[in-house]
Amino acid sequence: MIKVGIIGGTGYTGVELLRLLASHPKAEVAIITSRSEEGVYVADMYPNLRDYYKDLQFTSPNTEQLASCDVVFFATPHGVAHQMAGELLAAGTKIIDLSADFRIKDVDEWEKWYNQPHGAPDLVNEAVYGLPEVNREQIKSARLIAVPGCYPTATQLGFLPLLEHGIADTSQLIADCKSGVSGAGRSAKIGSLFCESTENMMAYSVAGHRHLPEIKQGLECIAQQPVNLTFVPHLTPMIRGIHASLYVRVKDHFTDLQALYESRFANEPFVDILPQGSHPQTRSVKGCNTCRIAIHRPQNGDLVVILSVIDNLVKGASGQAIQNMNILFGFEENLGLTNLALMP
Ligand SMILES: NC(=O)C1=CN([C@@H]2O[C@H](COP(=O)(O)OP(=O)(O)OC[C@H]3O[C@@H](n4cnc5c(N)ncnc54)[C@H](OP(=O)(O)O)[C@@H]3O)[C@@H](O)[C@H]2O)C=CC1
Ligand SMILES: CC(=O)N[C@@H](CCC(=O)OP(=O)(O)O)C(=O)O
Repeated sequence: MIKVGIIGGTGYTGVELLRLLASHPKAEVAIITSRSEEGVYVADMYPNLRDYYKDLQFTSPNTEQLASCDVVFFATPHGVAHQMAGELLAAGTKIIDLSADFRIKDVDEWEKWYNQPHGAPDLVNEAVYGLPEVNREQIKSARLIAVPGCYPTATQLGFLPLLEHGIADTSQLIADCKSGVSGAGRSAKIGSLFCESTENMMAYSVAGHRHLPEIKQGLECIAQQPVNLTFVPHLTPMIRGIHASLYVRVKDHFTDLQALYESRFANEPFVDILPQGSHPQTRSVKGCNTCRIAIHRPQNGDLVVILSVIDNLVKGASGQAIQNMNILFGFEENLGLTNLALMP
């Protein structure tokens, strides 16, 4: 049994880590932090967890105590892992960071998009980008894992086989993405209020979203060449879910794209290629760690449309973080992640 610490236990990704880890046979949550709810029992704040975390209380973050854990998850806003990662790593604790602190390799680029100085530039190079479908081998021996963002996960998995196979026209990729409101986190922002977000849909950050450099970096790494990407995120009136509609021209008319995708992901436990012509629904992944993908080639032309859906809090954050933990500790990759999606 490994000992787990979670920093940021009162946010959406923190409570999702608790929900998923409750059924994990080889990991036990020993420490969970919150500055605002210090002393409160987890079971009192989250009744859905009452039977599983009877004695667990929120404590304020303390690096010395957290260093007694085998692994610490950061489910915190950006900038927090920068401050605490060095000390934990020095104590031999592994880190799985759900924030964007270590996702972008170019420190200047990170500072530009996150609008603050980078707090731990010396750790950036050793951080492994935790997309198991691309970096499984590096994850096995990592000390510090940067879990991909929600939009970046759905987008990279969707484009992956075409880029690896070298048949995508990388001069113009388009990612038209929709997110549920929980993607914005739990701390109140006007746009997340029920009256503002329900019965409404809107694009945002069209001029440039902070996930743009992360997605671009990931796609370029897969394609091994520069990629031109237009990324348009939208807020949609659902609690969870990311729906990515991806557009790309292909240079080769003869490749069987369905077969290409099915064979690329045949051994991936959390990527499901739907039958030709399918339209994946976000509710088909609600609460589970699966990314479901469908490939379309309208009118048999050279413009391919890939549809990719995930749950932003599971494959887009906490589930993927646990998948990384399983790989890191040599566990079966699906431990704690076998629950099915909720329907309807
Ligand atoms: N929501 C989503 O769908 C996704 C989120 N992410 C990323 O995961 C991270 C967490 O997101 P989310 O759960 O939505 O965020 P929330 O805003 O819902 O929660 C943030 C948590 O961090 C704690 N916290 C805030 N500031 C600090 C600090 N300075 N030191 C220690 N703890 C702190 C808060 O508790 P308290 O203030 O009580 O200490 C709270 O528990 C973010 O970086 C986010 O960008 C990534 C992918 C998807
Ligand atoms: C709907 C919504 O607001 N989504 C968030 C992205 C999700 C997220 O938390 O991304 P990071 O992990 O990279 O911070 C946004 O657009 O900022």
